[in-house]
Amino acid sequence: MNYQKYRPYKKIKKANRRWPDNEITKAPIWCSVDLRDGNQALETPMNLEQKINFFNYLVKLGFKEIEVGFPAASDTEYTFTRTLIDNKMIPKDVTIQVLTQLRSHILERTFASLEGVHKAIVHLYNSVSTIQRDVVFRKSKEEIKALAVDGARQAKKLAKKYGEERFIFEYSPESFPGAEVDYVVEVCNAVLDELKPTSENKVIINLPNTVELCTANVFADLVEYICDHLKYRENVIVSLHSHNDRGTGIAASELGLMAGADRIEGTLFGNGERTGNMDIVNFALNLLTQGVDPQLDFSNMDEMIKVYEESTKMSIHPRHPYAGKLVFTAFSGSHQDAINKGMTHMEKEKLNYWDVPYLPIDPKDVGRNYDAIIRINSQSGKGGVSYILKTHYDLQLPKAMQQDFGPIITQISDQGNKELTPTEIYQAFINEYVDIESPLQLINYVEQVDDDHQSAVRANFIFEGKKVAIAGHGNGVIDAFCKGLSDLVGQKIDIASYNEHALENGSTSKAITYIQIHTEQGTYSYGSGISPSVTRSSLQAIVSATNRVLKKAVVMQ
Ligand SMILES: CC(=O)SCCNC(=O)CCNC(=O)[C@H](O)C(C)(C)COP(=O)(O)OP(=O)(O)OC[C@H]1O[C@@H](n2cnc3c(N)ncnc32)[C@H](O)[C@@H]1OP(=O)(O)O
Ligand SMILES: CC(C)C(=O)C(=O)O
Repeated sequence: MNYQKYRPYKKIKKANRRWPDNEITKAPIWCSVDLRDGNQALETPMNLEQKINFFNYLVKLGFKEIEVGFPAASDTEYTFTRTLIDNKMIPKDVTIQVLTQLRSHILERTFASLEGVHKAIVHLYNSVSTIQRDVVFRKSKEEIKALAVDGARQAKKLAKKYGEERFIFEYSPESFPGAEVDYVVEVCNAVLDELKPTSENKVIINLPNTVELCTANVFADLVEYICDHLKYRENVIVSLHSHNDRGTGIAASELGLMAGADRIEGTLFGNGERTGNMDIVNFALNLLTQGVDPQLDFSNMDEMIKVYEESTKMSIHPRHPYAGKLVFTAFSGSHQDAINKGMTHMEKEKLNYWDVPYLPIDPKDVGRNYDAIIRINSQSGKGGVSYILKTHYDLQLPKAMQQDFGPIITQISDQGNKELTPTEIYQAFINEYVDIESPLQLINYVEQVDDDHQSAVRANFIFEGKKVAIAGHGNGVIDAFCKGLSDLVGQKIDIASYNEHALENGSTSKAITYIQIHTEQGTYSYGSGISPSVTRSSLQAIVSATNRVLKKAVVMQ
């Protein structure tokens, strides 16, 4: 690849940077630019109805500042702004924002669109980057500064005409990382001199990372430097507007906030020009995971995705942070094992904080459930398989049996080259272990307890098509049954482990028993039985385990 074609970003020399030690302890002022920057990047911009629906939804999510469009761009944009104002659709605590170039006719049309608004942010911008100064505007540094100052002056004049108290100004030195940082400061300060911010009427200086040119730490250096050199700093709200060209838009905004910014512009799921704007959902949920109130309600992720997809005609990637349909799912064995143990630990210890391996956030906090946390394919292990059996079917397999069953599932999935559903896993478990009736089928049994507390058991079977009976005597019903069975199959059968629990299934309660037998030939085998009677479930489990040994012996012959 022709890397010689590109030049490295020239970073500023900065001493004593403070931002690396700062922490984000509260949510910034958020501003959604979905209806402007997001909208201008769509193949088909939203129509009036879509914009109204999206606006109402942003209000519902808790946004207090919403850039609603570029009113001078088109009739739809102008009419939308007028519709919001004329129909009193803007809640008292919400401020709309509109973007405008610094050209007379565009400024005039922008203010006309805002007539009668109770409060609006008028967002002025012009590019200050060297390439745009030279190629797009063909103006010198002084001329570009004059363009910004003249535009601000005209905007101020128009604000007077439409009611000064109704307007807040925002100025963006667009593409500022592509300009000399001292020049950026110079232009911003000249605009501030013109707009004269006060404590009652602060001005927003928005620092747009219009195209990401550098790493997020270098961007943070720029933000800290500018914050340190802005005039009227106490009356200036420093805002960031990051794009995602290098894939680090969120990091740039986070570090920029640590470097002194107060406000963040972005869009839901990062829609916007090229690789998109900074994703506000992602940023806000990053805050949530640090115990910081994001001040936005993103608790219904699926509803948010629906509104987003309907409005933008785009879809959410399955791996999109916090939102994708696979982000809370583990297929791989060691992840499943850790999640399973973590979830059990949280429940058992009744922890009041979230601490589950591989899950930085509780899926329930964004309206998802635990159903898809663990999905099973050939990369999965016993932990995941037993999690599925436990959560979907209330089966609590003993550890050694999990070990026995895990490879069976891996083999089925691997051979079929597919994911297995909970039903398929359950069916595989039943087929492999539960109430196995071939070659031995238990018909019935009776138990008698002697005066010396010893049990005598008689049982009838069908074995290889014939009725057979057994009788055994021992220390309890299981011991007696095993003795009788040992005589029938011609080898000694002992119980190696025994587990049992109730199964709640609708109104009928049954017991499941998991038994591991040990034969005198050294074979270990698991079997299970399900029955309303605990004793019957145990005997069926022994028969199941024995049948598995007998079947394998037949196969091996
Ligand atoms: C980084 C961003 O996202 S900025 C926002 C971008 N969004 C949009 O552009 C969407 C809305 N825009 C539009 O609908 C149109 O561009 C309009 C209505 C604003 C202007 O349309 P037109 O005048 O027909 O065309 P166009 O945008 O190409 O105008 C470019 C001219 O404006 C100048 N210009 C560009 N930005 C600015 C600015 N912020 N302030 C003053 N002049 C500007 C250019 O230098 C160029 O001047 P020239 O004609 O002398 O060469
Ligand atoms: C107008 C500015 C804020 C912008 O959209 C950008 O620079 O990306």
